[in-house]
Amino acid sequence: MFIPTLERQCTSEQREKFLPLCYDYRIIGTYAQTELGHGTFLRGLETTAHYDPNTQEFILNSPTISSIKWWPGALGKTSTHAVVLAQLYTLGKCHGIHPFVVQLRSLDDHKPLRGITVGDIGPKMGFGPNDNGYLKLHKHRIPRTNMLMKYSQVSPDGTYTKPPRSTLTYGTMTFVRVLIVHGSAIALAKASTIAIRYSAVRRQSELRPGEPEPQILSYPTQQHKLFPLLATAYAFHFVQLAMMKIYTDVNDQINNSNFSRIQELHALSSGLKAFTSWVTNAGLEVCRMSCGGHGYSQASGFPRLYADFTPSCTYEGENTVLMLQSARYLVKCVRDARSGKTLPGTVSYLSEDVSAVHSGGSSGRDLSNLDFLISLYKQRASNQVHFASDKVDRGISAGMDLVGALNSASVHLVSAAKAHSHYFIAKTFVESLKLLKASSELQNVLHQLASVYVFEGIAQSSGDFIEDYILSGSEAKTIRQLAVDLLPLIRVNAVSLVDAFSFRDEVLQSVLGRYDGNVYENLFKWAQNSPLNKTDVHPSYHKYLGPLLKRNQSKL
Ligand SMILES: CCCCCCCC/C=C\CCCCCCCC(=O)SCCNC(=O)CCNC(=O)[C@H](O)C(C)(C)COP(=O)(O)OP(=O)(O)OC[C@H]1O[C@@H](n2cnc3c(N)ncnc32)[C@H](O)[C@@H]1OP(=O)(O)O
Ligand SMILES: Cc1cc2nc3c(=O)[nH]c(=O)nc-3n(C[C@H](O)[C@H](O)[C@H](O)COP(=O)(O)OP(=O)(O)OC[C@H]3O[C@@H](n4cnc5c(N)ncnc54)[C@H](O)[C@@H]3O)c2cc1C
Repeated sequence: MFIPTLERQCTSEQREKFLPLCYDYRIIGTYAQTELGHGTFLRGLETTAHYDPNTQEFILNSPTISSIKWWPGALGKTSTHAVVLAQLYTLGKCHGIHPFVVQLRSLDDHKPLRGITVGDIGPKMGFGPNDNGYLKLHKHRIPRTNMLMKYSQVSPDGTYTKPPRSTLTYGTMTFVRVLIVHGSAIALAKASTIAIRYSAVRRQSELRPGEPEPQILSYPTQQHKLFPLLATAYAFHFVQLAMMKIYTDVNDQINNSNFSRIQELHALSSGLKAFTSWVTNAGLEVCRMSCGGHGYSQASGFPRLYADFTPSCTYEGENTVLMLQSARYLVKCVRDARSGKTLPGTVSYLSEDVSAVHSGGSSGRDLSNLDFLISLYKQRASNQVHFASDKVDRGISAGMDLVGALNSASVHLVSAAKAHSHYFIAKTFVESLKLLKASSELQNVLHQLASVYVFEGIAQSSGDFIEDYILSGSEAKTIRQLAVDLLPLIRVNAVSLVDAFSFRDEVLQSVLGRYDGNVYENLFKWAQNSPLNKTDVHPSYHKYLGPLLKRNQSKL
């Protein structure tokens, strides 16, 4: 995050000064924004940067215990520099959060500089090798030119020039949220690879006396656990491609001072980061548990995969908060549509009247047609967004201010943002396959994946579709059955579909997911390396177990 922030927020002179140092690994940096007392509420950050026109320096301080920077990756022991987000004060006025480059450690002996106290925040659930750290600043001075001044400036006499958009400071977070969508796709693909390969190797239970124990991948319940998640990994692959394309297009516009789509990008990236990381987080656990006891071993790769992925739901914007950000924009779009404004691409459906198109219950609708089902996802999203938006309007009519009305409707706003994200993902998956240049056999297999993703997505949220009369109960039941009917067809290609991710064994880090499937020999070999097996009789025997047993034996 250090380098992307410099790339996006530096003037050209600052780029020339800082970026070569980063690219050549002459300095190592981190992004120090979060504090002990604030992670989500950026305007509440307390670190200060007071401008001293006499020396043309900023004086940085952590004025309170809650202002200590806390969590930034590699801050504790590794980084020599940081981008520090602080409240800018100049000529006695506060101008809000701005980014500053701060050297933390000497480039000679790596010791912290004067006014800098840094350290590791202690063991975490995962990311063991990463020294997430703390930073306490005490009257630490940096040159004026260390404030990143692409968008806002402080002149030598302390005069402040404000940015064209205050939220341009938040740009790096949007970029990393887009990366996390990719991270979700990768993590779920890894978990699917491990679980499906192992399920093809593992044989368990005798269905009928005398018959060989079947591969657990043959059980419909195992397929129902794993194949929708495999399809989701493919869906997220195509979504992260689409998301990155939108990000790149909007970022190019921003670089040409066209800020018209910055809100749409923020809302989409927030919703997709939250949606994909939540779904992946839950999916990793389903994959682990589908591997039985061996899934719980470190040898499976699941414990580390989960412990390292799960903070994706928290960092870079806590998921609930990001869903609310997305929903806030959707409410704004409903208002804009009602006042006749044209809505941008990813939200244009909110100005369509989707309610009349598909009233549930009419017979003869082709419930296996993906284009038709995507129109139902659209209707569900539109209904939920309008419902939540009407709740906000009713709150305001009842005398609340906008913030109060948004807060009181926030549970429904999160549901609406989830439905919006789900519609975008399902639509993107189906549309991406149409554009794919692939053999008819491959198209057929991928169509099976898209179908099980779309069917299962409705089955798992059928209440949404039935409550709004988008589907009748019997239609929902039919779609649920369509998903189950697809499972044996996907079974045929399941191992090939995970092999297609082509994770090397060294990357997958899983004995269960080995490409050669030679699990048992390698589990036994892996166990030999357990530290406890260094000696046949563990030293603790002589201190504890031995005396205990001997004492009790003497009583016999
Ligand atoms: C190559 C492939 C690789 C694949 C593999 C990769 C895998 C992994 C990838 C990567 C590794 C990950 C490593 C990262 C580790 C963690 C890093 C960190 O955690 S860094 C800290 C993150 N911290 C947050 O995210 C704070 C969250 N809080 C906020 O953003 C704000 O406080 C927020 C949005 C919650 C509230 O902002 P307000 O206090 O200014 O208030 P309001 O009124 O809500 O916003 C004002 C206006 O600004 C807009 N806005 C807010 N944020 C925006 C943004 N980012 N862009 C554009 N507009 C934004 C809003 O839409 C609103 O607009 P209107 O007034 O309605 O028009
Ligand atoms: C592994 C890891 C790495 C990290 N790396 C970095 C880094 O490199 N740099 C950095 O600056 N930070 C980093 N962070 C910090 C991270 O960005 C924050 O933890 C994150 O932004 C969430 O903020 P918080 O911890 O204050 O949670 P809080 O915001 O306190 O969230 C706690 C609860 O409050 C709820 N909540 C908060 N606000 C609202 C609201 N407005 N409406 C409804 N509910 C709300 C949330 O939904 C959540 O349930 C990292 C964190 C982790 C775990």
